[in-house]
Amino acid sequence: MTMLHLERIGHSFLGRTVLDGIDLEIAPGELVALVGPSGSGKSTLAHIAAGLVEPRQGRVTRAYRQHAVIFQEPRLLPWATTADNIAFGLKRQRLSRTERRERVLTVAARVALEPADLKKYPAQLSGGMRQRAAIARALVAKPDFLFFDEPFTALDVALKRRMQDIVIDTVAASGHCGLFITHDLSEAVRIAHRIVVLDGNGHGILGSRSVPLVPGTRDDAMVFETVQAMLGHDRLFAHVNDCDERSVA
Ligand SMILES: Nc1ncnc2c1ncn2[C@@H]1O[C@H](COP(=O)(O)OP(=O)(O)OP(=O)(O)O)[C@@H](O)[C@H]1O
Repeated sequence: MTMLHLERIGHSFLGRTVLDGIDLEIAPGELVALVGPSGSGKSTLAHIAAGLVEPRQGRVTRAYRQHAVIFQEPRLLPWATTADNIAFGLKRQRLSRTERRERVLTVAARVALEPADLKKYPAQLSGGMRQRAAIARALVAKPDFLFFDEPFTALDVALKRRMQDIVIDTVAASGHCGLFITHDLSEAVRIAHRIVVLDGNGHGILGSRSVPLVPGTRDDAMVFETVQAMLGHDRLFAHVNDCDERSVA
């Protein structure tokens, strides 16, 4: 069974091909990390998969019930409290005020936000707390598929790890699926079941590698050695750290 199926996806911007002939399947319970050179179209592919962008070619088939997208910027409403921002994820659900409050409190605890934080406005939160609030807003509606578009790029190393642990706990351990865009191979090795590599010249997916062990059981030494082996000996990863010079000012 496939929860997300991308078939022959193609896309271009202003006549320039960004994606061509992309095929990707994500199985139940699978968290897939998508890596590739800067400007290779990772975000565009995630946005197409999530229905935010209509592809020029190809077909997207979704077998899951509901998805949520977590972006690099938390995108919280500045005039609403943290609790109201999280509850925004429930706007399409008919719930009593009590149910709504309980759902917000439960999901806030999962991302380690204190009840006192819920009364604060986004400007009163740290960058990490804002990103946790954004994750809580995504999780509160109980999606069974999560899209992550480089969500932790702007965070410092310690905070990034905490966020990755939340992803592992909430996605991998709960049996849901996800597509996680990142340009950080260590992050991909730490959290994903499988890493898919996108070509930098619009030639589709170069290949994929299953990551040994289960997310949440990999220690730092294993992550480090796996990344070194990928970058040093596996040609699939030869260009993942390249940069598209057209996107550099
Ligand atoms: N709305 C848009 N209009 C025109 N060009 C765009 C648009 N969105 C993306 N592009 C271009 O498409 C290419 C792929 O962009 P995309 O953001 O998908 O790549 P990416 O792999 O996620 O990059 P990065 O790792 O740097 O975030 C880039 O050259 C980018 O400039």
